[in-house]
Formats: sequence, C-alpha cells, structure tokens
Amino acid sequence: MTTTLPTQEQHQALARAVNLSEIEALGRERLDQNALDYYASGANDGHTVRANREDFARIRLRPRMLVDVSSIDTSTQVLGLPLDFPVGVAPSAFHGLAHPDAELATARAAAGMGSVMTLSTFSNTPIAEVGQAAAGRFWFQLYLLGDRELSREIIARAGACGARALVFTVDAPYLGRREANERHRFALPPHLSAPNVASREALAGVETDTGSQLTNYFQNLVDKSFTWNDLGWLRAQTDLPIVLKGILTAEDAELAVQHGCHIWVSNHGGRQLDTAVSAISALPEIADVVAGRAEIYLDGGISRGTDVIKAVALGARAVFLGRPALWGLAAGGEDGVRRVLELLKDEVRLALALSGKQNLKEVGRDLLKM
Ligand SMILES: Cc1cc2nc3c(=O)[nH]c(=O)nc-3n(C[C@H](O)[C@H](O)[C@H](O)COP(=O)(O)O)c2cc1C
Ligand SMILES: CCCCC(=O)C(=O)O
Repeated sequence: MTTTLPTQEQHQALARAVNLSEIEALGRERLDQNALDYYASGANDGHTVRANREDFARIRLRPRMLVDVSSIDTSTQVLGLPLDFPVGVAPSAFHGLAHPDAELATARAAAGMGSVMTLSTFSNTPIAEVGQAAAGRFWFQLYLLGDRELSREIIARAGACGARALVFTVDAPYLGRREANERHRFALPPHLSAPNVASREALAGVETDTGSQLTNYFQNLVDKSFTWNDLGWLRAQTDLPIVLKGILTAEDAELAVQHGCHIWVSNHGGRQLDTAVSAISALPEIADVVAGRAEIYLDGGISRGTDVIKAVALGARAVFLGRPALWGLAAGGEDGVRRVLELLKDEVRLALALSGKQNLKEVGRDLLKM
C-alpha cells in the first residue's frame, strides 16, 4: 500500500495550525468547487448546520476549583473498544475527493491516535483494505440498499474484515437537498468509484437531470421502505452490535433500545432535514429515556474540546467528527487527520483540567449551566 506524503509546506502549515478552524481553511484551499460543495453543504438554508455549532456555544460551563488536576485521563470505551479520548471519525462518503490516499489515510490516522473510524458504505476504498489499515479500530456504516442480497453481502464483508459495529444510518431514505451540489451539477470524478456497492459504470450511467449526480444515484440504490418492523431482518444478518445513526427524539431512542440497538444522535451534519433540532439539543431527552440501557454517541458541530465534554456531560459516551476529519484529510492526508485528532485530544484534556475534572467519569450535568 502506498502513502502520499504531504509536501514540506503542507506539513509545516499543519504543524502551525492551532485549532480545527485553521485546518478547515487549509483543507478548503486544496479542494475544487465540486468537492467543496459536497463536503461543506447542508440541506436548503443551512439552519441546522449552524444550529449544531451555535447550540454548543450557548451552553455554559460551571467549572470547579482547587481540584488536583496534575494528571488527567481522557480515555473511555465504546462497545468494549478502548479509546484514548472520546472522539471518533463519523462516516462520510468519497474520501477520494479530498486526497489520493482516501479512506486509508483516515483509517491510519484514527488507529494511530487510539480513536475509531466509521467507514461509509460509499467509500472510494474497498472495506477489506480499510479494515487492514484500521487495525481493528473501525466500525462500518450501512446504507441499506433496495437490493437485499447485496446488502447482506456488504454486511457479511464488513464483519469478515474486522468491523466492530454496524452503524445503520436511519435518517436518509432520500438525500436532503444540498443546493450547491444541484447548482453546480455535482459529479464524482471519473477516477473514483464506490466499490462496496456498484461499479464505476453504474455511477457514470446515472442521469443528472436534477443537477446533482448524487441525488439520483442514491435514490436508485437505497431502500426507502425499511421500518422498525424490519430491524429483525438486520439483526439476523450479523452478530455485531447495531448502532442506529440519526436518532433525534426520545420516542425513537426508546424504540431503538427496545430493538436492542445503540444510539447515535445526529442530524447528518445538517445535510438532511433543514431546521431539524441540533444534535446537542436533542441529547438530554434521549439520555433521559435511555437511562443507561444502551450506549449513546453524538455528532454534528464538534469543533472544540469543550464541545466534547458538554456532550459527555449530557450523556454521550463519545462524539464523532464529520467535516473536520475531511478538512484534515484535504489539508494533508493521514498527517492532516492526525493533526485534527491531536488538537482535539489536547483540547479535551485542557477542558477537563480547567473544569476541575480528572477523568470523563466525573463529567456530569452539574458541569453545565443550560
Ligand atoms: C461530505 C459528507 C459525507 C457524508 N457521508 C455520510 C455517509 O456516507 N453516511 C452517513 O451515515 N453519514 C454521512 N455523513 C454525515 C456524517 O456522518 C456526520 O453525521 C456529520 O458530518 C456530522 O457533522 P459535522 O460534519 O458537523 O461533524 C456525511 C457528511 C459529510 C459532511
Ligand atoms: C451517495 C452517498 C451519500 C452520502 C451522504 O450520506 C451524504 O452525502 O451526506
């Protein structure tokens, strides 16, 4: 396996970056319009994309003083997998738009940092190769396809390649309308494909009459009729823990627990239903109803260590990064994703120390002024 090393200049720029938004600026510079539209966009007016960030900033902390914080432990476990800090990489399609090493770079960075990567069904790299690069530190994200037989094969392959969990995305029976992609007629460049689901030819043949190639491609492939009643079928396909990604209400969280699933609170980074609640504002009612019966994760708008500890305080066991990982990947491949994770890990440690907490177990709702 080859690795494309960052140039000296990229390496230095990454090392100088002091926060995730500086890495975002470096990443954006390196992307063309097609990729930038795809990575950055939210659905419609982008209200939910902004709310994800703003609602984190609105929550204020109640730090405690005169605590021995000479040693801080940021570690946790997700489904029995030890993490050095409570941050993983969320699934995102097409890492090849950001960097030639694509998902391999992301997987290596996450594994090297003691994190975990979630591999999208729509990766540009086959599951088997990513599984090797991730050294056991990966979950597989499933889009259930209309073709059940192919879905069954993909689920089996993920398990055989070492995935530790199946993350079933439930908020996207259709793709939300990302208007920048429609306007600029998004298309996957000819050198990239989605090897887990379909050949390059299948993708190239898709009509682009709505503007974005993606909308039609996705619509043709994904099962839009799947309901809670069908979860038994999914359960029968795998022994892996199942995590439902895209839960935003206490009602659905209760159903998830009743079906033996874990819960990933998410609005898909504001890319699906615009004006849906922010992820962090949905978390309290979900944590209350779940009451420890399942693990809870969250993504959407994480950019600071204080965001991470706020989510932990409200009941998340770990949080996941969508766009920030992609900006890092664009800015410098494996090096760039590693830098994103490193910066956030350091911020989590400092946020804990300045809050008067020695470890994540001490982080509860009393840390927050809502
Ligand atoms: C470019 C892009 C592609 C995505 N692709 C997928 C995907 O294939 N499957 C999925 O479940 N979620 C996908 N998501 C949603 C992310 O997993 C995650 O929910 C979201 O990005 C989190 O918000 P953040 O970007 O603010 O961190 C994608 C997000 C982005 C930005
Ligand atoms: C065709 C892949 C869709 C990926 C996705 O979930 C997103 O763009 O948000």
